[in-house]
Amino acid sequence: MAPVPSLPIKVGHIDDVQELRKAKPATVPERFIRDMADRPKVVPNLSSSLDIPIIDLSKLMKTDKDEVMQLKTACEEWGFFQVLNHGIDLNVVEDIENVAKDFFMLPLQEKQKYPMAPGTVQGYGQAFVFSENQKLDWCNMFALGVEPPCIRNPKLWPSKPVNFRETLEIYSREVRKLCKTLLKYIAVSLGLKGGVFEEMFGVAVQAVRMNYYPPCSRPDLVLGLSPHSDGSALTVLQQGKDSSVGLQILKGQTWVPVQPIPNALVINIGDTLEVLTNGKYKSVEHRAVTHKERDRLSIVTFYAPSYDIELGPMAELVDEKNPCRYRRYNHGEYSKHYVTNKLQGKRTLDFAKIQSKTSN
Ligand SMILES: COC(=O)C(/C=C/C1=C(C)CCCC1(C)C)=C/O[C@H]1C=C(C)C(=O)O1
Ligand SMILES: O=C(O)CCC(=O)C(=O)O
Ligand SMILES: [Fe+2]
Repeated sequence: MAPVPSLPIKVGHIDDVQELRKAKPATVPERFIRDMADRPKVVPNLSSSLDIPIIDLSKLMKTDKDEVMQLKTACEEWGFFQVLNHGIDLNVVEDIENVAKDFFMLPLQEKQKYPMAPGTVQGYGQAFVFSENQKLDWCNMFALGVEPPCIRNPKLWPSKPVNFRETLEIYSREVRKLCKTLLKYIAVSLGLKGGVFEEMFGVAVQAVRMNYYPPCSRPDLVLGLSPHSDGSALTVLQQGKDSSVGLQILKGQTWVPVQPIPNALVINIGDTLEVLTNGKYKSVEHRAVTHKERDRLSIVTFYAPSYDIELGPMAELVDEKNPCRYRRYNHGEYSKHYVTNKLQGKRTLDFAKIQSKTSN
């Protein structure tokens, strides 16, 4: 089942942040200004001892036991890691970044030929806005369903830049292979058969979202992207080469910045893997912050089971010590739930949680 909004919704006027930046107003419009508690702390960008783990895929592919252990620890303790030697040709990585940048640099009128209708998630605009009083992210998004073909909306695939479509096809094919490979080793790290997710997922759903965050005169007041966990099984995130450090993940009570590593891709566990692993591997809340002088580009691929798949915690990961924490549901239903709610930390996953008797 493809996720579609059912009710007409009123979202009010949504400023395009690149246009706002060009106009250089003295103040940031009220709708972007976060409540005190939600504002990011602007700290100098120093590398810290709290850096997300790095996994070398070329070692994993030789089933190097240490690397599989590192992967297990990364998934259990962080839900995020950076992957090196991911096997995607660096020209492909560079090309997608260039077409994404070229797209965002087009005149607004051209980009608006591919509008994201209110309450939907494909096209150019701001996703996850459902009311007139909702705070807005300092971000322009361009999102497309890629696989299977039935989730594509060909009218939203842009004709400019001319090489956009071909480049996205090539990139998506490579990222799909990477997701399958990573899921194989994630299964191995859980003591499961390598092909278990691939067999379960059917024809996996794959979508891409390009996020562009222009500089913001008051990065202390706004968020680039609201805190959320991804609804996918796995997410592959490419950070633009000269982009500002903007991605932050919530570790305990601390927002930890993800320091870009040249030629690495950021991988994170989505809600779907959290459910399948009965919470052994958790999706982790993350957000993006903005920068006073520098812009940021991220290219994000969501990889998830087919919409018709019924899923719940895998029997192998449920026992007396690890009682079943999530109910069974249809993934299409979860997708619909995900895209018809605002980004709200990990709250979206309450959809699947079995409330324990002791929790309040
Ligand atoms: C922050 O998350 C998203 O923007 C997002 C959206 C994905 C989608 C599209 C851009 C178009 C096709 C449908 C789809 C919902 C996949 C996240 O995707 C996650 C959320 C779910 C659920 C999922 O399967 O991927
Ligand atoms: O720009 C980023 O790094 C965050 C992107 C992200 O989390 C998303 O698109 O889901
Ligand atoms: Fe995300």
